[in-house]
Amino acid sequence: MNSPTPEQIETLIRAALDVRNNAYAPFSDFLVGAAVLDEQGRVFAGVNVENSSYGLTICAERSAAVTAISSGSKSIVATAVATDPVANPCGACRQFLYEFGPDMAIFLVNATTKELVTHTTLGVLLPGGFRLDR
Ligand SMILES: O=c1ccn([C@H]2C[C@H](O)[C@@H](CO)O2)c(=O)[nH]1
Ligand SMILES: [Zn+2]
Repeated sequence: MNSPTPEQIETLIRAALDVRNNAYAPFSDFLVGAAVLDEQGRVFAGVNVENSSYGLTICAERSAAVTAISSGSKSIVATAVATDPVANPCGACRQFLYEFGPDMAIFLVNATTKELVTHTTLGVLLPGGFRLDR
């Protein structure tokens, strides 16, 4: 599977918007929902999970990717992220996602207006990412 269909993109965005309600972000109050589309057309969602020991916080993008890989996904073809305001994935998430789809599509959505604000790729956000042969 290469580029997602418009219907798959809609489903992915809806999943990111819906899961954001489960974000655990009592310290930053910045709620993030993410959803990934795998090579089999399956969608997995995740949220940011903060911790009283702040540095242990897990981003939504990595939560979603970990759930996908744990469920048998072999690669990720697209990721949607829902926040208000719209925000780019952090550097750690870019590198983490790069492992599973160095040129995956990235959709950034405003969680309040539901508007798709940015459609880009991981190759644009992380040129020259690090990956070992496997
Ligand atoms: O790529 C990112 C960057 C930040 N956050 C979360 C972590 C923290 O809970 C909150 C503020 O940084 O946003 C994500 O979920 N994804
Ligand atoms: Zn991150």
